[in-house]
Amino acid sequence: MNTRSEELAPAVRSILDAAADRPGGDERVAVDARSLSTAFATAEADGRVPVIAEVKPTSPTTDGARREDPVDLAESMVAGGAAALSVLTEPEHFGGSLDTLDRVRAAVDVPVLRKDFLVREDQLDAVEADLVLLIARFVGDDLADLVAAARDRGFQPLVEVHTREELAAALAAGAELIGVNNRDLGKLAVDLSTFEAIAPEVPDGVTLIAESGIATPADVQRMRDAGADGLLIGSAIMDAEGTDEAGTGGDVSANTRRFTAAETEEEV
Ligand SMILES: O=P(O)(O)OC[C@@H](O)[C@@H](O)c1c[nH]c2ccccc12
Repeated sequence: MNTRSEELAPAVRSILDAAADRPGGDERVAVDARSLSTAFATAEADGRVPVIAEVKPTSPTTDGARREDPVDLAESMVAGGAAALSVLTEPEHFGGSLDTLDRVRAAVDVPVLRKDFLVREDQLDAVEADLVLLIARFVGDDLADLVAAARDRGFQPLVEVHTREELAAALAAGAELIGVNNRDLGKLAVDLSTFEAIAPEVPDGVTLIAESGIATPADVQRMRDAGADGLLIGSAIMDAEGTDEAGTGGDVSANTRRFTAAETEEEV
């Protein structure tokens, strides 16, 4: 791996150490995946911005945690027009679980992305999902093998990049779905110009997703103008701000609608 510890925020180092130890599945999964590109096309046809809404109960950059049933949150996101969902399965730093992903996927009919820090092939077998995230920075030279291993099981691999070098590695690995993470996992700082700098290098034919730091409808417009086919939005939808002691926060359905309707309505 090309992850020297001094380059990473301590929270990320701790996430990676935990990820390396996490067991995989005993049996190889075979997934009948719901297509992300079909879901995006359906959203576009109905005038919705294609948004992957993320069920992220907490994170190293979030204050507090939402304690509602993630299935309720997921259903609210779909009601708010989300084309697809992302579900954190990382247990120690993001409040995720494999069981949550299973239950969410059973409750909705949109594609569901497994969001985790997978570093080995057997970890793909821990749970079924329509898409799996592979983070170029963390899998290094194993990227092409993991992309192939994910496809062999029926998953659509989404390869996350943050630099031009990682984009080149993703393309060399045959990635067809690429996410540009605006958050630098070294410093955990967000900068939307990351997507703008990398997007022009991405060939047509790749489905390109802007990830992280999208907080307003103007940010949606900015990422769409720069070439985003879809957007991955977590914190601004989960919005734990104002969350009470029971962990009940803002209206997730309305929060989602604010982004999916960003190109058709004035902000409310
Ligand atoms: O909450 P935000 O800023 O809208 O970001 C969502 C998503 O992009 C972010 O959670 C994320 C991007 N890549 C990741 C890898 C692992 C865990 C989480 C992530």
